[in-house]
Amino acid sequence: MSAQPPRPVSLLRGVTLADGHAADVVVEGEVVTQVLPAGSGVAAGAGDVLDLDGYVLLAAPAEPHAHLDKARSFELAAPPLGDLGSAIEAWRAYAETMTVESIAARARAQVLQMLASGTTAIRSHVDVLSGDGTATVEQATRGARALVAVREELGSLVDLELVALAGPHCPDEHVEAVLDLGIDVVGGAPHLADDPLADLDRLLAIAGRRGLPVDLHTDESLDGPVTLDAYALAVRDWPRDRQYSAGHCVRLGTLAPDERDRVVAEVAASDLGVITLPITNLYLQGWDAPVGTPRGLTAIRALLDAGVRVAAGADNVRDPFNPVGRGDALETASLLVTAGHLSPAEAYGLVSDGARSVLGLPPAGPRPGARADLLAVRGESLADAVATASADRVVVHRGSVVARSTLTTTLAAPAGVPAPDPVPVG
Ligand SMILES: O=c1cc[nH]c(=O)[nH]1
Repeated sequence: MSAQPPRPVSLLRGVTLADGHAADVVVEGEVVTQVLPAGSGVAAGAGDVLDLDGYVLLAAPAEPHAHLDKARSFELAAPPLGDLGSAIEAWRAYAETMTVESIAARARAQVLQMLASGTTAIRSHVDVLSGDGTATVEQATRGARALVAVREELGSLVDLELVALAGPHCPDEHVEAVLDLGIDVVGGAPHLADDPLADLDRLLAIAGRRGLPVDLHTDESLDGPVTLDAYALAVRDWPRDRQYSAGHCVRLGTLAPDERDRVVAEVAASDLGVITLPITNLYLQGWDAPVGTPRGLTAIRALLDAGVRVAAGADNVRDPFNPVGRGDALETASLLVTAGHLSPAEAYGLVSDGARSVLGLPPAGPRPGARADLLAVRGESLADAVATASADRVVVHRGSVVARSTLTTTLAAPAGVPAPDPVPVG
């Protein structure tokens, strides 16, 4: 990462667009104003002109569901490999040892890695750290205080939105104390409660009182309760200037087609956004019978066919819930192609336009009138960028370059044979 301040850009020259055309893209302030045939663009302002021949220019990804308070804790927590229950147990034990500073340090490193890979907006859940319910308010708010500090520190580089993840054991007093810190969204995990519908009501009552958006971990199991339809019905008449979304929705992917379609229709009728999280749910679900078992993906195709707004995210990164991952949207997109049977363009749409829509962010990308949040990746086409995930990238946030990674490869060649051209390396 450069230590320089963000540099405004006025022209991105010679890029390949997602539709394959070569173009010059003119930026004025925070907005893309013109997309012209390559060679015809003229810089409109004093910002830098970037020559990006050999790069694909895309709408920058948005991460709709991170857990920055947990990121990079896998080796510290040393959890056993296992399912959601065992991850929660290992995380709870480790969480007791954390300080505000240690959480902020891991979160900051993770945000910067995600920004370097192209993600310019992140929604992160942050646990209300109530333990078994007996924690003090000081303990319960540690994660939130850490992420609020990181949001303040990095706010000029990346749009960071925070969700209070209130598990079933969190007393309302702790949830309210976390929200009082300036957390943006009410979250929770009703499917983990003894009475899921009562917990859903409780969380929605808090959001209703405070006039906040809602983003719930929803039905994160292969065989547990189905609450997605009740959630959709409950928010059907709620104000539309707030976003409501459901993450995971793994159970939906296991329902028989008639039942699945009934729930999907309820979701579509309420315009509830759905966030699929392939890397974590392919890890967390299916341990009982790993071969030929249903895996942890929601019913992505049925949701898209019904016109539901669907986003995809990287979720947990290197923590008890998922030991691996880079928080790179191209990694998520690639998994959606392999495990979700989407085309590379559809998959990239879920981590960019789809994610921005579910988060309620303005449209971005190389389109006149759109926010100049852009990701240039070395590659020949969108499909090439998703497949190779080259580390050679330029990231523009609100019209300024916020990260640039370059890659120099020296390839050996057999004696007497000309050296081959460098190949993109992810
Ligand atoms: O998948 C999950 C579920 C709960 N909490 C997490 O951090 N990840």
